[in-house]
Amino acid sequence: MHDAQDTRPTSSNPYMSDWLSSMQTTAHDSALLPPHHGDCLGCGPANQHGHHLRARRHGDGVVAAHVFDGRHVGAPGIAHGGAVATVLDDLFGFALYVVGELAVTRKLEVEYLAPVLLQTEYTLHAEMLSRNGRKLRLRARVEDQNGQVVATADALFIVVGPAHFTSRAPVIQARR
Ligand SMILES: CCCCC/C=C\C/C=C\C/C=C\C/C=C\CCCC(=O)SCCNC(=O)CCNC(=O)[C@H](O)C(C)(C)COP(=O)(O)OP(=O)(O)OC[C@H]1O[C@@H](n2cnc3c(N)ncnc32)[C@H](O)[C@@H]1OP(=O)(O)O
Repeated sequence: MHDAQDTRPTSSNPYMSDWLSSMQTTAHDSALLPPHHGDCLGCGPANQHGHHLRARRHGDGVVAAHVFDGRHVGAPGIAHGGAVATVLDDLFGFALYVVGELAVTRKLEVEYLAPVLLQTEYTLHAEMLSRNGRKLRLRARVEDQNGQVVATADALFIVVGPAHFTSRAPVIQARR
């Protein structure tokens, strides 16, 4: 049974309250969207091992400028594919601010078209393609400075209710 209709209060989880209130802001195109929370691997400013992704709303989607560094190395000089997937998954998390739904990744497919180089700025875009009930189809791309697409991602996100997160809150707090 899913929890998409669960409307129980979320005050027990401070991350949840922040996230939901952020969703209700009507951010204009140039405004930075807030991180999912401080420790988020993709975007949390307090996570020393994280990617510190910063994204903005862009039309019906989101855009980010991103540089992978030595912490994310796979083959020498090239970002690890898992690191690229992490950033793309998190970018989809930012796109949810625009979509206006709580949802989680059910399926993530990444196509690596060309090496993603370290210490090189890329532009990342993501948007929702379609919605069918709780199923959200999203697409993202990574472009180099010449506009060449070096990676794409297609994802299926499933809309969930707040309980999906509140029921795991002790796990989040226990490791802090
Ligand atoms: C992302 C926003 C988070 C906001 C959180 C707010 C506060 C919390 C604080 C911080 C959060 C921090 C960071 C998160 C931010 C961004 C990170 C990026 C996103 C992630 O990193 S997120 C983590 C990884 N993620 C998971 O941890 C999910 C694990 N998973 C599950 O928890 C369940 O799996 C669930 C709930 C997803 C679904 O479970 P379920 O039981 O409710 O639903 P079910 O299985 O029935 O599928 C429903 C419909 O999808 C169809 N369907 C399924 N698979 C399909 C396929 N492959 N192809 C085509 N259709 C498919 C079915 O056929 C059915 O279709 P239909 O409705 O038509 O019957």
